[in-house]
Amino acid sequence: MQVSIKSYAKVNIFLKISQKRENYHEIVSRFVRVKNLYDTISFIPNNETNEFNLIGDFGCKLEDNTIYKAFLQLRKYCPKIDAFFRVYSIKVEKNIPEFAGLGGGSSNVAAFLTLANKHFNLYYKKEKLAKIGAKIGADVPFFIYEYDSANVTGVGEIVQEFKEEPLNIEVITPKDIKCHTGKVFTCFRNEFYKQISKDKSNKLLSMKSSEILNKLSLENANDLYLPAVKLYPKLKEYAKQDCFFSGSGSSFFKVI
Ligand SMILES: C[C@@](CO)(OP(=O)(O)O)[C@H](O)COP(=O)(O)OP(=O)(O)OC[C@H]1O[C@@H](n2ccc(N)nc2=O)[C@H](O)[C@@H]1O
Ligand SMILES: Nc1ncnc2c1ncn2[C@@H]1O[C@H](COP(=O)(O)OP(=O)(O)O)[C@@H](O)[C@H]1O
Repeated sequence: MQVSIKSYAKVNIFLKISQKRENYHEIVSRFVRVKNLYDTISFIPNNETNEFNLIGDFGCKLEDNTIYKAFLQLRKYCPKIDAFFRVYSIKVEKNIPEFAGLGGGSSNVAAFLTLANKHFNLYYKKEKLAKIGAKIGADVPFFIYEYDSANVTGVGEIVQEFKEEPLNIEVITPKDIKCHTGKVFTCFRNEFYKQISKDKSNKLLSMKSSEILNKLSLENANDLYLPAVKLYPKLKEYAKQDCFFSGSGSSFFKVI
């Protein structure tokens, strides 16, 4: 029997930094799931390798793949999955571009953990899955909760649903620019560092996404935009009217 799950992309309607936390940065952000952009992850009953087998078009080695890392974490809690994934393969139909600020790697972790939780009847609560996944990527908790729209704070571990009319989002990802999240944060810290005040962040967190996008400019909506442009100047060519910047880039998006 084949089982599958959709693994959606996200965009950050706004993304501000509130403070440093060791090598990381605490963010204040509105995350929105992109309903028309997703990978599909399936467990398929076909594995001739007799070891963990991940099939898909990835730009990294197996050891670096977030799905493999999620498997290693989950195996600590549930050793029986080891035997299962010697008989079954994991197949990923990859549509979310990598290095694109769309959270593809984190989304895949959440989808894998959610599908495994169901398939192996683990009955783990979302809080537990979010904790397991957060060790692998900062955006995993958002994807675990499966909200269409949420306020995300901390380094991504605090997720609160934001109820609003779903937005129709069009994502524009430059084909030739790959933004490295760690480098963009480092450039922000060294050359553009600023912190949003509690008052301003509370105001943004209470506003509808459509209102936020009407009020803020591209630069003001995302603190990582200017450092990303400094590192990857070609990004500017994509900064068209009504477009906003997602995460650490390289994707832009607009509401259609
Ligand atoms: C910026 C955001 C906003 O949604 O999205 P993306 O652009 O990646 O999609 C995320 O916070 C990114 O999350 P994610 O891509 O999972 O980051 P991680 O792999 O955990 O971290 C990569 C590196 O980025 C830096 N980092 C990441 C998150 C954070 N809040 N502060 C940081 O300083 C750290 O140097 C870390 O080593
Ligand atoms: N399952 C996965 N899907 C996408 N990228 C992955 C995955 N596993 C590891 N990566 C690696 O994660 C890095 C980018 O992460 P990704 O989530 O795609 O981008 P971003 O952080 O810009 O949203 C790249 O080095 C990519 O090769």
